[in-house]
Amino acid sequence: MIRFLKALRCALEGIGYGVTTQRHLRFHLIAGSLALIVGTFKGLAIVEWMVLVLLIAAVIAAELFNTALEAVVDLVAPEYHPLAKAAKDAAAGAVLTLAFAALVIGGLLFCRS
Ligand SMILES: Nc1ncnc2c1ncn2[C@@H]1O[C@H](COP(=O)(O)OP(=O)(O)OP(=O)(O)O)[C@@H](O)[C@H]1O
Repeated sequence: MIRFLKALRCALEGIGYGVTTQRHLRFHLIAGSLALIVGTFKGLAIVEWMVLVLLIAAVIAAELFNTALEAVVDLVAPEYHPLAKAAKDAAAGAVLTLAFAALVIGGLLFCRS
């Protein structure tokens, strides 16, 4: 139980680190919260709620992975390196891909008649 609580604390500290240092993560948190509020007023079905929550969690998790990768890259390659650029750009591209999919699916969920 103590081990679990320690692991939970570390995970929460990781989220806290992301929230305090990454403006993109804060943006996604605000956008996700707004989507939840709009979803409440739209009266989404259970499956639609599942899709929405999964999408929000996926985007936030991707942003946290991006944060982790940035930290590791900065640790091992504080100077300019083309591979450091490739790693960071690819991670940013992954977040962008997921965020774009979330935007499209969110739009479809909220704009349905
Ligand atoms: N060590 C490096 N070597 C080469 N290019 C780098 C390096 N560090 C950052 N870059 C380039 O600068 C871009 C921005 O990197 P940075 O670490 O500032 O992350 P970020 O995308 O600005 O994230 P955030 O603004 O959310 O902190 C990277 O996508 C990459 O193209």
